[in-house]
Amino acid sequence: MSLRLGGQIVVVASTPDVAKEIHKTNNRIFSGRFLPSVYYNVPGTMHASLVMARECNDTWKFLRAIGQNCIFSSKAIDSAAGIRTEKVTEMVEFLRANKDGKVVNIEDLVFATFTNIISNIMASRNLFDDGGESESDAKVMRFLNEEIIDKASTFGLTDVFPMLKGVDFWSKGRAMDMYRNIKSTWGDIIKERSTAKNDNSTNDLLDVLINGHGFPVDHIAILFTELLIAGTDSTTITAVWLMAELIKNQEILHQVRKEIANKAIIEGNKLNESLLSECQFFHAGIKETLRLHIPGPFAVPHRATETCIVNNYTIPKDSIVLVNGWAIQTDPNNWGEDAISFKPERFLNSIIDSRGTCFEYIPFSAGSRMCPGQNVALKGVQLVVASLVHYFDWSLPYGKDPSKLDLSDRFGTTLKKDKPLYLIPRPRENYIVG
Ligand code: HEM
Repeated sequence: MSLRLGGQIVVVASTPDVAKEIHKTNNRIFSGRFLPSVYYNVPGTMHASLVMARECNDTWKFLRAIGQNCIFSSKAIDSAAGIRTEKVTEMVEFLRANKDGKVVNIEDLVFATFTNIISNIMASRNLFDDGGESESDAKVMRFLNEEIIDKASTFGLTDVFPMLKGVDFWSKGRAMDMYRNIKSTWGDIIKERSTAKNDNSTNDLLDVLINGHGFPVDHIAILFTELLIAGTDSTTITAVWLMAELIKNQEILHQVRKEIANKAIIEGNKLNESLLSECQFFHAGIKETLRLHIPGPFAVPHRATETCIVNNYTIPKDSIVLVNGWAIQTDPNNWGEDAISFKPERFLNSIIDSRGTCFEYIPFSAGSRMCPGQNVALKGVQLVVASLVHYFDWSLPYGKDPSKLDLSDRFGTTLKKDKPLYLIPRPRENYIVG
């Protein structure tokens, strides 16, 4: 399907075959990124953007390589095990100390946890201290993330009518607002580290950027903002959907708990992250969540860097190219008549995975711009949700029947649960934390 918005052509691919043409056969051509005019106008994006890099040029390669070393590689993921365990233990302790029998907004809770995991990996700092409850932190940060995602994905007038570029004060104004917000989140943290003596070096990503490569403050702030949003938004959405599906489907929840108790619990009733990899049914549940509730229904918009013919259809240079992962992953032609049911068992003994070669299942996309944070995300979601279901029983407010939980979604740049997931925890008596 294609449509024209003013002077801009938008092409949408909605089948696995066309997704393969875009992400594999013509990967190089379609590996450009479409940059809305607002984001383009934020100072520094040309030098420090990874997620929004306009093409796979040397800067993009360099930033992906640094990310690979410090965050995405198996080695980096293993060395961050201590951070994940510490932050998830803090989350569990926060719930036990403050929330027994009280209503919890699951999105705020898991967002604060994922944010602290990523901010510690990047800069050895917590951004939140209270389960994401206070006005001054999680909600503000969440709002900031949403504002940036919204601004960076909204079409401005000059995106549709490029000839208006010279008089586009609207995009420039919004870009400067975004720039101020980005700097207010990261500026002080980066400056504090830049002026600190080298002898208490922490060897995190911030150190590598400052001491290893002499990155300026503005560029680090942009890169950190992109990584923080990429690393927290989709993981939060996935953990919320998984919790919602488990609460609604109590039999599946029971099976997941049993598997975790049998395979991943060590002395003192402690959950062991590395043993969680043996919980195949639980993993199938995460995969099924990413299928049915793909966090980025159209991924992040791509751009044709040259004119290209796909399936006898000419896609002109600079067209926006969207792959509709949501349509592909819920199409009965690809997934059978029960495509819109939550059935983790469909992934048991299945060879379908999200490594970018099975084009009917692309939650992390495919090709050169495929998500490099897939394993970081899976480790995080698995530990956070396993801890929530292992250490606590959960009920709905006002004694509502879990099977009646409303799972409507809100379709946009991301695919979120329409209504917040409010749940009440009770510590499980047989599973006292450490
Ligand atoms: C469930 C969680 C996640 C999902 C579903 C997800 C999905 C995606 C998708 C669909 C893209 C766009 C790919 C494309 O343009 O074709 C992407 C890009 C990206 N993601 Fe993720 N992601 C997740 C978690 C993470 C995490 C935890 C990190 C980092 C810690 C991360 C870092 C990135 C980066 C840096 C990019 C940009 C890659 C580039 O443009 O070269 N993501 N992700």
